[in-house]
Amino acid sequence: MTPTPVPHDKPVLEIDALRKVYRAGGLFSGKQLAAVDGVSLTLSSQPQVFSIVGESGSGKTTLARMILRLVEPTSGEIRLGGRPLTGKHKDRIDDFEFRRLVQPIFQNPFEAFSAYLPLDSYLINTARNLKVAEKTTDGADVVEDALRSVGLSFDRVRGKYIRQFSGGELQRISIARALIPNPRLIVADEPVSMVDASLRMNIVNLFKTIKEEKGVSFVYITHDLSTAYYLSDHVVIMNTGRIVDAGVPQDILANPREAYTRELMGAIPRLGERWAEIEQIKADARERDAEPRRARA
Ligand SMILES: Nc1ncnc2c1ncn2[C@@H]1O[C@H](COP(=O)(O)OP(=O)(O)OP(=O)(O)O)[C@@H](O)[C@H]1O
Repeated sequence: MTPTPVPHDKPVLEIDALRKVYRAGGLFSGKQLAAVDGVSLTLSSQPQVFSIVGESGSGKTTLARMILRLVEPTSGEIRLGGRPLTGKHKDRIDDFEFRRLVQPIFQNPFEAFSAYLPLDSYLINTARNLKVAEKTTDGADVVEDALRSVGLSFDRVRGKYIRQFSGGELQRISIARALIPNPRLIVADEPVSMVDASLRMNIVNLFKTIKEEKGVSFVYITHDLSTAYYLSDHVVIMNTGRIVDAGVPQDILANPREAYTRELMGAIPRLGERWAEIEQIKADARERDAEPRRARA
């Protein structure tokens, strides 16, 4: 596969004074709303999970959509590996490069695929369109590798349509789709909020594994401070379009600067319940890993 054209010593993502202003109220109201209001942040070159946490309406999705180039910023800059994503700069990353470097995962996995195309064809088309298939193959090997990374086989998807999968399985397939170009960054907007509660931690754990094994960084957008706490290397808290708190999760929880963060932490007692669930999943995974070794011994 062609190496990604972004230098590995530069920050994966830099955002400077980013703003998005929408017209609020009716067509002639003249009122404006800053959905994102002067956000700056940096993801270093080190693979990491960077969470953006906030209540509904805090501006998380608008920020994610600007990173994904789905929404044009009103002002400010976004750079990927030191190169501009926005504006009219000469060295602006073009759309094709962008799709190889940055991949999205959305809330509703059923909207991520065509309902009329078997999933294997969809995934192979993705590999071909992104020109990541080796010259000698049709892309099936790249797709197989991506599916393996999320614990699925090619046979599981061959000839099947989205209606034949559960939401959790389909979300794993959309993670596999995102992995096809071997991206530097995945932007995941509320990726587990529509997934069955019992499967959420599996998906969250997948992000950790992918970060560690493939060196991919994640921007993880969520209203749920507890999964962000568990998963992240760095957390920012957003309120009314601004970053109001930032740091490593342990510091934010131990020493929240803002009353707003403390409010969000109201959800954290649930973390106590979740730890048992998280520990059980880890123990099950350890046991599964140990099985074949025992069998071989
Ligand atoms: N296209 C738009 N036109 C006008 N206002 C918008 C538009 N998109 C978002 N907004 C407003 O911008 C603010 C931030 O919305 P955004 O969806 O980014 O927040 P959020 O934190 O992701 O919330 P949610 O979790 O509910 O999606 C909200 O007040 C929203 O109503």
